[in-house]
Amino acid sequence: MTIAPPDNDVLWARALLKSHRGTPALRGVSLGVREGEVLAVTGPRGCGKSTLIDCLSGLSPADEGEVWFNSSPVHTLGRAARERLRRERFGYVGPEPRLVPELTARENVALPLLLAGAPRKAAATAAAEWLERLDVADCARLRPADLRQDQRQRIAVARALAHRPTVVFADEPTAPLHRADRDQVLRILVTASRSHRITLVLATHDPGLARYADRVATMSDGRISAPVLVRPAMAVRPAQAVDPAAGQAVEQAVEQAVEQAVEPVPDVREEGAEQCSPTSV
Ligand SMILES: Nc1ncnc2c1ncn2[C@@H]1O[C@H](COP(=O)(O)OP(=O)(O)OP(=O)(O)O)[C@@H](O)[C@H]1O
Repeated sequence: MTIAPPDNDVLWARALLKSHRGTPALRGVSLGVREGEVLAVTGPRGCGKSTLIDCLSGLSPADEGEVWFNSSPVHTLGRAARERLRRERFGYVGPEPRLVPELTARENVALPLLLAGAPRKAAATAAAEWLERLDVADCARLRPADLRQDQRQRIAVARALAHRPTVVFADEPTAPLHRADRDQVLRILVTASRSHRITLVLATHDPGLARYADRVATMSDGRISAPVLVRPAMAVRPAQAVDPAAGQAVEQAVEQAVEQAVEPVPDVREEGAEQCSPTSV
Protein backbone atom coordinates (compact mmCIF):
# COMPACT_ATOMS: atom_id res chain seq x y z
CA MET A 1 0.00 0.00 0.00
CA THR A 2 1.34 3.44 -0.90
CA ILE A 3 0.93 6.18 1.71
CA ALA A 4 0.74 9.67 0.24
CA PRO A 5 3.10 12.27 1.75
CA PRO A 6 1.53 15.14 3.69
CA ASP A 7 0.85 18.23 1.56
CA ASN A 8 2.82 20.63 3.74
CA ASP A 9 6.04 18.59 3.59
CA VAL A 10 8.45 19.62 0.86
CA LEU A 11 10.46 16.47 1.56
CA TRP A 12 9.14 13.30 3.05
CA ALA A 13 10.91 10.03 3.68
CA ARG A 14 9.48 6.76 4.90
CA ALA A 15 11.23 3.72 6.36
CA LEU A 16 14.63 4.35 4.79
CA LEU A 17 17.11 1.50 4.97
CA LYS A 18 20.66 1.85 3.69
CA SER A 19 23.79 -0.23 4.16
CA HIS A 20 27.38 0.44 3.19
CA ARG A 21 29.12 -2.79 2.20
CA GLY A 22 26.72 -4.81 4.33
CA THR A 23 26.90 -2.53 7.37
CA PRO A 24 23.58 -0.81 8.12
CA ALA A 25 23.82 3.00 8.17
CA LEU A 26 20.08 3.76 8.14
CA ARG A 27 17.78 1.36 9.97
CA GLY A 28 14.32 2.70 9.17
CA VAL A 29 14.25 6.49 9.13
CA SER A 30 10.98 8.33 8.54
CA LEU A 31 11.12 12.10 8.32
CA GLY A 32 9.14 15.03 7.00
CA VAL A 33 10.65 18.42 6.19
CA ARG A 34 8.29 21.37 5.96
CA GLU A 35 8.51 24.05 3.34
CA GLY A 36 10.79 26.91 4.37
CA GLU A 37 11.94 25.40 7.65
CA VAL A 38 15.44 24.88 8.99
CA LEU A 39 15.74 21.27 10.15
CA ALA A 40 18.91 20.22 11.96
CA VAL A 41 19.82 16.53 11.95
CA THR A 42 22.26 15.94 14.75
CA GLY A 43 23.91 13.03 16.53
CA PRO A 44 27.36 11.56 17.13
CA ARG A 45 29.83 10.81 14.35
CA GLY A 46 28.89 7.73 12.38
CA CYS A 47 25.18 7.75 13.35
CA GLY A 48 24.06 8.11 9.73
CA LYS A 49 23.55 11.86 9.16
CA SER A 50 25.49 12.03 5.88
CA THR A 51 23.88 8.85 4.61
CA LEU A 52 20.46 10.34 5.34
CA ILE A 53 21.34 13.60 3.55
CA ASP A 54 22.59 11.61 0.55
CA CYS A 55 19.36 9.59 0.41
CA LEU A 56 17.10 12.62 0.82
CA SER A 57 18.96 14.62 -1.81
CA GLY A 58 18.91 11.77 -4.33
CA LEU A 59 22.71 11.54 -4.42
CA SER A 60 22.64 7.94 -3.30
CA PRO A 61 19.27 6.17 -3.23
CA ALA A 62 18.22 4.18 -0.18
CA ASP A 63 18.18 0.40 -0.44
CA GLU A 64 14.57 0.41 0.71
CA GLY A 65 12.00 3.04 1.60
CA GLU A 66 10.58 6.10 -0.08
CA VAL A 67 11.64 9.70 -0.60
CA TRP A 68 9.17 12.23 -1.95
CA PHE A 69 9.90 15.80 -3.04
CA ASN A 70 6.91 18.12 -3.49
CA SER A 71 4.66 15.06 -3.61
CA SER A 72 6.67 13.42 -6.43
CA PRO A 73 8.59 10.21 -5.82
CA VAL A 74 12.38 10.54 -5.88
CA HIS A 75 13.05 6.88 -5.05
CA THR A 76 11.69 5.73 -8.42
CA LEU A 77 13.75 8.19 -10.52
CA GLY A 78 16.67 7.03 -12.63
CA ARG A 79 20.12 8.52 -12.29
CA ALA A 80 19.71 11.22 -14.96
CA ALA A 81 16.39 12.44 -13.53
CA ARG A 82 17.86 12.52 -10.03
CA GLU A 83 20.85 14.51 -11.24
CA ARG A 84 18.54 17.00 -12.93
CA LEU A 85 16.48 17.34 -9.76
CA ARG A 86 19.63 17.92 -7.74
CA ARG A 87 20.93 20.49 -10.19
CA GLU A 88 17.72 22.47 -10.56
CA ARG A 89 15.88 22.22 -7.25
CA PHE A 90 18.51 21.39 -4.64
CA GLY A 91 21.66 23.04 -3.35
CA TYR A 92 24.38 21.18 -1.48
CA VAL A 93 27.18 22.22 0.86
CA GLY A 94 29.45 19.45 2.11
CA PRO A 95 32.15 19.31 4.77
CA GLU A 96 34.78 19.92 2.06
CA PRO A 97 34.35 22.66 -0.53
CA ARG A 98 34.25 20.97 -3.94
CA LEU A 99 34.65 23.70 -6.52
CA VAL A 100 35.51 23.39 -10.19
CA PRO A 101 39.27 24.07 -10.15
CA GLU A 102 39.41 25.59 -13.64
CA LEU A 103 36.75 28.22 -12.88
CA THR A 104 37.08 31.43 -10.89
CA ALA A 105 35.05 31.89 -7.71
CA ARG A 106 32.47 33.95 -9.56
CA GLU A 107 32.20 31.40 -12.37
CA ASN A 108 31.75 28.62 -9.81
CA VAL A 109 28.85 30.47 -8.17
CA ALA A 110 27.32 31.39 -11.54
CA LEU A 111 27.45 27.79 -12.78
CA PRO A 112 24.15 26.53 -11.33
CA LEU A 113 22.40 29.62 -12.67
CA LEU A 114 23.81 29.06 -16.15
CA LEU A 115 22.82 25.40 -16.01
CA ALA A 116 19.31 26.52 -15.10
CA GLY A 117 19.22 28.69 -18.24
CA ALA A 118 19.96 32.15 -16.79
CA PRO A 119 21.54 34.67 -19.19
CA ARG A 120 25.30 34.98 -18.72
CA LYS A 121 25.23 38.57 -17.48
CA ALA A 122 22.43 37.99 -14.99
CA ALA A 123 24.24 34.90 -13.66
CA ALA A 124 27.49 36.86 -13.24
CA THR A 125 25.67 39.69 -11.43
CA ALA A 126 23.86 37.30 -9.08
CA ALA A 127 27.10 35.42 -8.41
CA ALA A 128 28.87 38.67 -7.50
CA GLU A 129 26.06 39.56 -5.09
CA TRP A 130 26.25 36.19 -3.36
CA LEU A 131 30.03 36.45 -3.02
CA GLU A 132 29.53 39.85 -1.44
CA ARG A 133 27.02 38.42 1.07
CA LEU A 134 29.47 35.69 2.00
CA ASP A 135 32.27 38.25 2.50
CA VAL A 136 34.41 36.89 -0.34
CA ALA A 137 33.74 39.51 -3.03
CA ASP A 138 37.46 40.16 -3.33
CA CYS A 139 37.99 36.51 -4.35
CA ALA A 140 35.69 36.73 -7.39
CA ARG A 141 38.44 36.47 -10.00
CA LEU A 142 40.55 33.91 -8.18
CA ARG A 143 40.57 30.17 -8.77
CA PRO A 144 40.12 27.65 -5.91
CA ALA A 145 43.84 26.81 -5.79
CA ASP A 146 44.61 30.46 -4.92
CA LEU A 147 42.13 30.57 -2.04
CA ARG A 148 42.16 29.50 1.58
CA GLN A 149 39.95 26.59 2.62
CA ASP A 150 37.55 28.86 4.53
CA GLN A 151 37.20 31.13 1.49
CA ARG A 152 36.47 28.10 -0.70
CA GLN A 153 33.76 26.99 1.73
CA ARG A 154 32.14 30.44 1.68
CA ILE A 155 32.10 30.22 -2.10
CA ALA A 156 30.54 26.74 -1.89
CA VAL A 157 27.79 28.19 0.33
CA ALA A 158 27.21 31.01 -2.18
CA ARG A 159 27.00 28.46 -5.00
CA ALA A 160 24.44 26.37 -3.10
CA LEU A 161 22.14 29.38 -2.66
CA ALA A 162 22.65 31.35 -5.88
CA HIS A 163 20.07 29.58 -8.04
CA ARG A 164 17.46 29.86 -5.27
CA PRO A 165 16.91 26.14 -4.88
CA THR A 166 13.88 24.77 -3.09
CA VAL A 167 16.00 22.82 -0.60
CA VAL A 168 19.62 23.23 0.51
CA PHE A 169 21.30 20.23 2.11
CA ALA A 170 24.23 21.25 4.29
CA ASP A 171 26.35 18.41 5.66
CA GLU A 172 28.70 19.74 8.37
CA PRO A 173 29.01 23.00 6.39
CA THR A 174 31.19 24.70 8.98
CA ALA A 175 33.70 21.83 9.26
CA PRO A 176 36.49 23.56 7.31
CA LEU A 177 36.04 26.90 9.07
CA HIS A 178 37.76 28.38 12.07
CA ARG A 179 35.58 28.69 15.14
CA ALA A 180 35.29 32.45 14.69
CA ASP A 181 33.96 32.06 11.13
CA ARG A 182 31.50 29.27 11.87
CA ASP A 183 28.75 31.37 13.38
CA GLN A 184 28.97 34.00 10.69
CA VAL A 185 28.75 31.55 7.79
CA LEU A 186 25.94 29.61 9.42
CA ARG A 187 24.01 32.80 10.13
CA ILE A 188 24.31 33.81 6.49
CA LEU A 189 23.21 30.36 5.35
CA VAL A 190 20.21 30.36 7.71
CA THR A 191 19.25 33.99 7.14
CA ALA A 192 19.48 33.68 3.34
CA SER A 193 17.45 30.47 3.44
CA ARG A 194 14.76 32.10 5.52
CA SER A 195 14.56 35.28 3.48
CA HIS A 196 14.31 33.33 0.19
CA ARG A 197 11.96 30.66 1.64
CA ILE A 198 14.58 28.01 0.97
CA THR A 199 14.21 24.88 3.09
CA LEU A 200 17.45 24.00 4.87
CA VAL A 201 18.39 20.52 6.07
CA LEU A 202 21.49 20.88 8.21
CA ALA A 203 23.46 17.82 9.35
CA THR A 204 25.82 18.55 12.21
CA HIS A 205 27.39 16.70 15.11
CA ASP A 206 27.77 20.06 16.87
CA PRO A 207 24.73 20.68 19.09
CA GLY A 208 25.69 24.34 19.18
CA LEU A 209 24.81 24.71 15.51
CA ALA A 210 21.43 23.05 15.99
CA ARG A 211 20.28 26.16 17.87
CA TYR A 212 19.72 27.83 14.50
CA ALA A 213 17.08 25.30 13.52
CA ASP A 214 13.31 25.35 13.80
CA ARG A 215 13.37 21.64 14.54
CA VAL A 216 16.07 19.24 15.61
CA ALA A 217 16.07 15.52 14.83
CA THR A 218 18.61 13.55 16.84
CA MET A 219 20.01 10.39 15.28
CA SER A 220 21.66 7.42 16.90
CA ASP A 221 22.91 4.29 15.20
CA GLY A 222 20.94 4.77 11.99
CA ARG A 223 17.69 5.79 13.65
CA ILE A 224 16.03 8.98 14.75
CA SER A 225 16.37 8.40 18.46
CA ALA A 226 14.84 11.40 20.10
CA PRO A 227 11.77 13.54 19.56
CA VAL A 228 12.09 16.59 17.40
CA LEU A 229 11.91 19.93 19.15
CA VAL A 230 9.53 22.26 17.47
CA ARG A 231 10.08 25.95 17.91
CA PRO A 232 7.54 27.75 15.72
CA ALA A 233 8.49 31.16 17.07
CA MET A 234 11.98 30.77 15.65
CA ALA A 235 10.63 30.05 12.19
CA VAL A 236 9.56 33.63 11.74
CA ARG A 237 12.58 35.24 13.36
CA PRO A 238 15.90 35.87 11.66
CA ALA A 239 18.81 33.91 13.07
CA GLN A 240 20.30 37.02 14.64
CA ALA A 241 17.23 37.47 16.82
CA VAL A 242 17.39 34.05 18.46
CA ASP A 243 16.96 34.49 22.18
CA PRO A 244 20.36 33.44 23.67
CA ALA A 245 18.71 31.79 26.71
CA ALA A 246 16.35 29.73 24.53
CA GLY A 247 19.21 28.86 22.19
CA GLN A 248 21.33 27.69 25.12
CA ALA A 249 18.50 25.56 26.51
CA VAL A 250 18.00 23.90 23.14
CA GLU A 251 21.74 23.34 22.80
CA GLN A 252 21.90 21.67 26.22
CA ALA A 253 18.87 19.52 25.44
CA VAL A 254 20.34 18.40 22.14
CA GLU A 255 23.73 17.70 23.76
CA GLN A 256 21.98 15.60 26.37
CA ALA A 257 19.97 13.74 23.74
CA VAL A 258 23.12 12.99 21.77
CA GLU A 259 24.85 11.70 24.92
CA GLN A 260 21.92 9.62 26.04
CA ALA A 261 21.06 8.64 22.48
CA VAL A 262 17.83 6.87 23.29
CA GLU A 263 16.50 9.01 26.12
CA PRO A 264 13.78 11.52 25.23
CA VAL A 265 14.85 15.14 24.90
CA PRO A 266 13.85 17.23 27.95
CA ASP A 267 11.09 19.68 27.22
CA VAL A 268 12.69 23.07 26.55
CA ARG A 269 9.99 24.28 24.25
CA GLU A 270 9.08 27.87 23.91
CA GLU A 271 5.53 28.77 24.73
CA GLY A 272 3.09 27.35 22.22
CA ALA A 273 5.56 24.86 20.77
CA GLU A 274 4.68 21.25 20.14
CA GLN A 275 6.77 18.13 20.32
CA CYS A 276 6.48 15.28 17.85
CA SER A 277 7.26 11.63 18.10
CA PRO A 278 9.95 10.37 15.70
CA THR A 279 7.32 8.71 13.56
CA SER A 280 5.44 11.96 13.05
CA VAL A 281 8.55 14.03 12.39
N1 LIG B 1 31.13 4.86 1.76
C1 LIG B 1 31.06 4.14 2.87
N2 LIG B 1 31.56 2.90 2.93
C2 LIG B 1 31.47 2.17 4.04
N3 LIG B 1 30.90 2.58 5.19
C3 LIG B 1 30.40 3.82 5.20
C4 LIG B 1 30.45 4.66 4.05
N4 LIG B 1 29.85 5.84 4.35
C5 LIG B 1 29.46 5.73 5.64
N5 LIG B 1 29.77 4.54 6.15
C6 LIG B 1 29.48 4.05 7.51
O1 LIG B 1 28.07 4.23 7.69
C7 LIG B 1 27.81 4.71 9.01
C8 LIG B 1 27.10 6.05 8.93
O2 LIG B 1 28.03 6.99 8.38
P1 LIG B 1 27.62 8.49 8.07
O3 LIG B 1 28.79 9.14 7.41
O4 LIG B 1 26.32 8.52 7.38
O5 LIG B 1 27.44 9.06 9.55
P2 LIG B 1 27.57 10.56 10.07
O6 LIG B 1 26.66 10.67 11.23
O7 LIG B 1 27.37 11.52 8.95
O8 LIG B 1 29.06 10.61 10.58
P3 LIG B 1 30.18 11.73 10.32
O9 LIG B 1 29.74 12.92 11.09
O10 LIG B 1 31.42 11.11 10.86
O11 LIG B 1 30.21 11.93 8.83
C9 LIG B 1 29.17 4.77 9.72
O12 LIG B 1 29.34 3.58 10.42
C10 LIG B 1 30.16 4.88 8.59
O13 LIG B 1 31.40 4.33 8.95
